[in-house]
Amino acid sequence: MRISLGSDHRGVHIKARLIQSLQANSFDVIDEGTFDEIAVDYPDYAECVARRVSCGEADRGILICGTGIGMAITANKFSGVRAAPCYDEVMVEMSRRHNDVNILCLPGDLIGERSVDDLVLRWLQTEFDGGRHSKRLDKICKIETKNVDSVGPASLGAVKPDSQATEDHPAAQRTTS
Ligand SMILES: O=C(CO)[C@H](O)[C@H](O)[C@H](O)COP(=O)(O)O
Repeated sequence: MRISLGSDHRGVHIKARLIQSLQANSFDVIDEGTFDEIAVDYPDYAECVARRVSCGEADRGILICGTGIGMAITANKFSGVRAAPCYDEVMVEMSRRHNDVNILCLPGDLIGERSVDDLVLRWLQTEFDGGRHSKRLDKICKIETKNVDSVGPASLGAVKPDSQATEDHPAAQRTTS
């Protein structure tokens, strides 16, 4: 698996450590920078990583800044990218199982260097559940396509719930009137 990594100045040490750990686990790694503690702008690095994932040059991306938020906002501008800030085991696992997140955004200011290796390995090793979640990701894709050329009224996105209770999701009981 090929992984593109980027960080701003707040994530540079965690990135360096993570790259070593990923290489030790035989992952193919692309380091997009930054490479020192001189202050930079996170969108520049989010763009590099998101482009790689969006065009298929990398299978996954990892972005690290202070909170992970700015990286996720930027990366999600790119087609096919599903980026999310995650800071613990549950977030990391669910981001894969339910959302098929392909760019993990880590908060360098909030997590210790040691736990990062475990979080990332867990994220890389957790599969997407598929099933009912695939339909939801398809809806995200449609929104992405619909929004390319149009900024329109809210009615464009009017909610038309179509899910019914199924074996796949028995809890989703809906009554239609
Ligand atoms: O997520 C971020 C932006 O949403 C990050 O936390 C950045 O690392 C942070 O904004 C950088 O701030 P700085 O004061 O320039 O170091």
